[in-house]
Amino acid sequence: MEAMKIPKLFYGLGIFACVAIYVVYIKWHVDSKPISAITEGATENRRDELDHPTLTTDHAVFYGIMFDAGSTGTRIHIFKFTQKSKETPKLTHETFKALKPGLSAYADDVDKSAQGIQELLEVAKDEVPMELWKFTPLVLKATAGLRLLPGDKAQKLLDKVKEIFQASPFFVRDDCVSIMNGTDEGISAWITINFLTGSLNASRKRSVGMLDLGGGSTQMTFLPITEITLQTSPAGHITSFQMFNNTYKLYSYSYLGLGLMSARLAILGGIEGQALKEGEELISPCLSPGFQCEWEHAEIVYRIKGQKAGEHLYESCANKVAKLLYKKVHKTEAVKDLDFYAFSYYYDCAAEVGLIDKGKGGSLTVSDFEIAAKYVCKTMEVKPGDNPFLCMDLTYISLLLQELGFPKSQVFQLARKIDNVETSWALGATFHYLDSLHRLQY
Ligand SMILES: O=c1[nH]cnc2c1ncn2[C@@H]1O[C@H](COP(=O)(O)OP(=O)(O)O)[C@@H](O)[C@H]1O
Ligand SMILES: [Ca+2]
Repeated sequence: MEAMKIPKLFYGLGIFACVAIYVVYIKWHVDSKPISAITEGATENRRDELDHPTLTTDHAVFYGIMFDAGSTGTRIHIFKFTQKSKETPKLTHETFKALKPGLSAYADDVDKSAQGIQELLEVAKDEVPMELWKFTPLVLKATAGLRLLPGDKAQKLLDKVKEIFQASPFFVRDDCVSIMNGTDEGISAWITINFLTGSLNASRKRSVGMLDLGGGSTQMTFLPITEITLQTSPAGHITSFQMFNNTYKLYSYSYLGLGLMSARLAILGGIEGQALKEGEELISPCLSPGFQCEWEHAEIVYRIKGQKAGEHLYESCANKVAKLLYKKVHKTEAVKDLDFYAFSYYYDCAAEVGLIDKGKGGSLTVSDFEIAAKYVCKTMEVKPGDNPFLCMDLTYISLLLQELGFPKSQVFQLARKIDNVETSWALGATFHYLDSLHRLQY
């Protein structure tokens, strides 16, 4: 019996080894081959369209590179996808790197912006296999920082980036560098979040809404459940678009100037792009009484100061913020029936006061923001603390959410990443771009 067992074991191991080698061989072959099939005939990378995937094997592997030129920083997202014929693509990996400050900080010295862009491009070269460089679309989309700049200054920055992109080994089209409009920014982030939560492909799973609070602008996007919302929303708030063979009618709106940093300036009484006169200072009811410092925003340094002690900080700050928001935001009750994901500064502020875990995120209500605002403002009546803006920021967030139509009991999910992928508009915008290149077959 014993003598029989050993050869059997060897025989078994032999078969196992053969199967394993075969599987590895097939996987390597399938992973590496389709992209050449996709781009068969596409020997020139300065074309307007990449060819349709003519898949000869099981699935394709391809990459997309998206630069997010935000108002406070520039970030690169390198996405790796696999796609089976006639199926929606699968995201298998994301590489992310962020640099500060944002592109708009180089408005008066455009050449200086090149270094950061080059540095991020190096990350893409490390990440994307060399043989795929010329088939990998490279795109930069700018948001509020560039929207708020005078047109000619913004254009010079975009031209510089385009020059760098065109000299790179990646696939670039004429539209590779642009300022994205706010509605598309919201829609792209909505696509990202619904793709990552699995509700884009599963028609039975309810979609989730999206809230993004950037430095210069803020977006809210959701799929209305009732026709009434579609009919009663103001012009420009409903946009129809196609993705993965479905048509969606989304409520999406971006408020330029209501991002957290722009809102700070407005609450302080300053004007975007305008420096203070000699000896002038901005006095705010949202700062600790008697506190003063210098604050830099969009390349301008402001002298800022708290009011004299006396009034309750939260009440006087909330009054000021309410005045700023008055009639600026469209309130819609439809939001209360949906689950919402919030990110960017919503996340950072909640994490800073310990409402959520800094690394893992979590959930909270509008009330949680309000209670935190009241508590922080109270402590700041006595001393400014580490972050002199915390009372202002939390009060602003709590009132902004209520102005948008959220009841105090509304629960939000706060996530920086889902399945290791950044919650940002970048993934959705990459899908959209690949779609426009006819790269996605489903
Ligand atoms: O991809 C990302 N991952 C993590 N945080 C991000 C990402 N994109 C933006 N943020 C966050 O967004 C906030 C700044 O917004 P941003 O600079 O994009 O302004 P904007 O959207 O108004 O142009 C910061 O809290 C920053 O950490
Ligand atoms: Ca942003």
